[in-house]
Amino acid sequence: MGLLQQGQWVDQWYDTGKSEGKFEREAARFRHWVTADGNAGPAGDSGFKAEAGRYHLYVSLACPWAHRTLIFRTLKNLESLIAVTVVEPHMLENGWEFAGPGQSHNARHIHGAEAEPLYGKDYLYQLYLQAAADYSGRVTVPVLWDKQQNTIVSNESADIIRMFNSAFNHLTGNSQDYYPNPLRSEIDALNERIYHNINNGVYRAGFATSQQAYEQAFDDVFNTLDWLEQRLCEQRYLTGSKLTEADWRLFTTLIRFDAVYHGHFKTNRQRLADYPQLSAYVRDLYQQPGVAATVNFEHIKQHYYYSHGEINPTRIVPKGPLQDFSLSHQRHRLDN
Ligand SMILES: N[C@@H](CCC(=O)N[C@@H](CS)C(=O)NCC(=O)O)C(=O)O
Repeated sequence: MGLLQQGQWVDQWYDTGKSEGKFEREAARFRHWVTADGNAGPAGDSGFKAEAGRYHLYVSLACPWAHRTLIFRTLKNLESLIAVTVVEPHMLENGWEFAGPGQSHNARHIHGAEAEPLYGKDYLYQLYLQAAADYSGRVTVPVLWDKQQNTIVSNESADIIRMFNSAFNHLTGNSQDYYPNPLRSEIDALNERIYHNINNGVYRAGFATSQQAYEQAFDDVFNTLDWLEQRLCEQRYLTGSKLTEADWRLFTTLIRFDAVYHGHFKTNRQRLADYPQLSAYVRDLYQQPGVAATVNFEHIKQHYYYSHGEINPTRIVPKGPLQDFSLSHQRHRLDN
C-alpha cells in the first residue's frame, strides 16, 4: 500500500502518528462532474458531457466506496454506456493492480480481476499519473475516467453516484431518482451521520493505532447501528417507503460487516446477523434487481485479510462466515 508524492510512487502504510492513532481519510482530489449538457456541475471544470461509451469506470469489487458506483451503474441501466474494469483484490506494494503480466510477485490473480483495457497499464497509480503527472495523494478506487480528454473525471464515489443518478437519464430513459428534491435534506443528514460513524467508522476502528481511537470508533459504530435498528422497525427504508441514495451508501458497509469488519476491524460487539431489522434490510437491498451480481465475497475477503499485513500479518483469509443474503426478508409488510 502506498501513495504518490509529486508524481513518485512511495510504498507506505497510513500515517496515524500525527493524529493520536486516529485514521483520517484523505479527501478525493479529482472532482469534475459529468452533466447532461457538459456544463460544469457542482464542482470542477465544464466539458464532461454525458455520452455513451465515453467514460470508463475502474473499481475494486472489495471496496465499499467503489461498490456504490457499481450498484448505481446497474440501477440506472448504464452497463452498456459505461464499461467497467475490476482490479485485483490484493492491494500490495504497488497499490491497486490490474490483472496481467505486470502483476507484482506477491499478488495472486483472483477470478474476476481484469487487465487494463485502454492503455495496458499494470497499476492504478499509472492512470493517476496519466491524468496528473505531478499528482500527490492516495490512489483510490473508484475512478471515473474520460476517454476523450484522457483524464480522471472523479475519484469520489459520493459524486459519481450523483452523476449516475441523473446525468445520463436522457440516454437511458431511466429517470428513477435516488436523490429526489423533497428528501434531499433528510438524505444529506443521514449520509453525514452514516458516513462518519458507519462507512468510515469501521475503518476508524480497524486502522486505529491507539486504544482510545479504536474504542471511540467502536462506540460510534454500535451506537449508530442501534439507532438504525430502531429506525428500521417502523419503515422499510431509511427515509420511509422509497429507496434512496442513503440506503445504498449504508448497504455497501453492512453487507461486508460480518465477513470482514466484525473480525478484521474488531467491530465485534455484535454481528449484523444479531440485528433482526438491519439484517433483513440488507437482504431486502441485496435482492433488488441486479444488486446481488455486484457483491463478490471472494474479492472482499481476499482484499482485506490479504492486503492489510499490518493488521493480519499471516495473511490467512478466513473461510467463514456462512451467510445467505437470498433468504426471505419479509420487509414488504412495512410498505404502506
Ligand atoms: N472518498 C473516496 C474513498 C475511496 C477509498 O478510500 N477507496 C479505498 C478502497 S476501499 C482505496 O482505494 N484505498 C487505497 C489507499 O488508501 O491507498 C470515495 O468514496 O470514492
